[in-house]
Amino acid sequence: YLQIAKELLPPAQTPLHPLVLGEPVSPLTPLGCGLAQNTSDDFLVYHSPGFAGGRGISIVTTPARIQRFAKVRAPSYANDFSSPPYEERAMPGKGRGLVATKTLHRGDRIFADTPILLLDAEAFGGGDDDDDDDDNQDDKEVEGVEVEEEQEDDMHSELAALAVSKLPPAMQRQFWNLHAQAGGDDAVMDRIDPNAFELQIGGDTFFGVLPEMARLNHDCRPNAVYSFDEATLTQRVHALTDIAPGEEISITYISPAQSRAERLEALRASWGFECSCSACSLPPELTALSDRRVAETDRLLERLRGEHGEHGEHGEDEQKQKPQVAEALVSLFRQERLWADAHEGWVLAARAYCAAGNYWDTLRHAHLAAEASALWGGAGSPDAVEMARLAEAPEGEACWMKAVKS
Ligand SMILES: C[S@@+](CC[C@H](N)C(=O)[O-])C[C@H]1O[C@@H](n2cnc3c(N)ncnc32)[C@H](O)[C@@H]1O
Repeated sequence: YLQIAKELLPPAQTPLHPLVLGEPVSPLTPLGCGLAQNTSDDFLVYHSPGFAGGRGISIVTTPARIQRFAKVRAPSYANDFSSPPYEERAMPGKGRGLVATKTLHRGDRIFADTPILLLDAEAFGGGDDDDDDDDNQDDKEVEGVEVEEEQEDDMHSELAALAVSKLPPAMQRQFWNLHAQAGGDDAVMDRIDPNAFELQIGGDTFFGVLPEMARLNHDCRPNAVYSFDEATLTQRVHALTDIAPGEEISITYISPAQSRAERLEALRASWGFECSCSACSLPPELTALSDRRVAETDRLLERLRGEHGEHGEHGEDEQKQKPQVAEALVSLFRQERLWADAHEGWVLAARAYCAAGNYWDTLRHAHLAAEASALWGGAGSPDAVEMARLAEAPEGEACWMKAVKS
């Protein structure tokens, strides 16, 4: 089934323009695609060596889904590595990592890059683990399904290998330099699995390889956060806290608002390492306090998110209490150094103060929420937009005095 086709477009792909390999392309040229590979299933490798000023990109997806990439343009500021504020170093116990070389302030942009590889999660998700362990399953049938799944995995891994081979040489070198998962027997997937970011594009999940930021190690209390802009295929990394020169820049690989045991288990299961970050290294009595605070943030979030809380389990004073509940939530996030999660605390606090008609507290929290939401989800995210508006003129918003009037 492996038969490399000529640089042809798949049928019914008229909005896309084939790119001739090696043709110089400006950063604003729409992404063109050449069909590199056909297989017995629906997944194809599309590649554009001229994408983003010659950085290139290979995408493994279906002919239907590739249509959404037809209008994608990488911004001209993307993939600028001319004066990075970090250097790569060996980090004891973690492989390589990135260390700040100058003071970074909260909000500073550290990366804005386009992926070099995008793999459709439908083919590479590894999901669909049918639970076949129960009663009298026909063993042969199960075996047959397993063999079929294995063959499919092999085929998809060959597609991934082909996608890599279609990248410009410099990007291929970056790919092969990535950290490889130990003990594997598939050189390509062993590099994709531990390094790919899960990205949402047009409502579907893709795994994206961004080799430069893939050097960022995990910390349960990270000092940087990433967000993906699907319109420009750009993933940005911003400082979440001030970062001193010499300090390692970190992101979180999991949802950090979990107990220590849950975090350790999630990291062990998916990345195979034992986290030794400051939060995971607390003595037991302080770990218990930290776990309790994290559990409390869950309870308070639930309480504050309730649309009709005034009739809920906390009685009719609920609306009046919301500002204090929100303040307690924000305080817990700060104490836990969960700066990315804190964005929702500030959003909920701003809304609660708005409903109570408290102008200055609305303003204070709306400003904090607008910035935090922009770092968390991008400046165009619904929370960031709502909070920027609220910070401008609280009295003009629908929430203003809502709790007082009702
Ligand atoms: C995306 S890579 C990060 C960069 C990697 N350290 C390298 O050398 O290229 C993910 C891998 O880095 C290692 N890693 C990341 N964070 C770590 C941590 N906090 N402790 C130990 N190992 C970590 C694990 O091997 C993990 O699978």
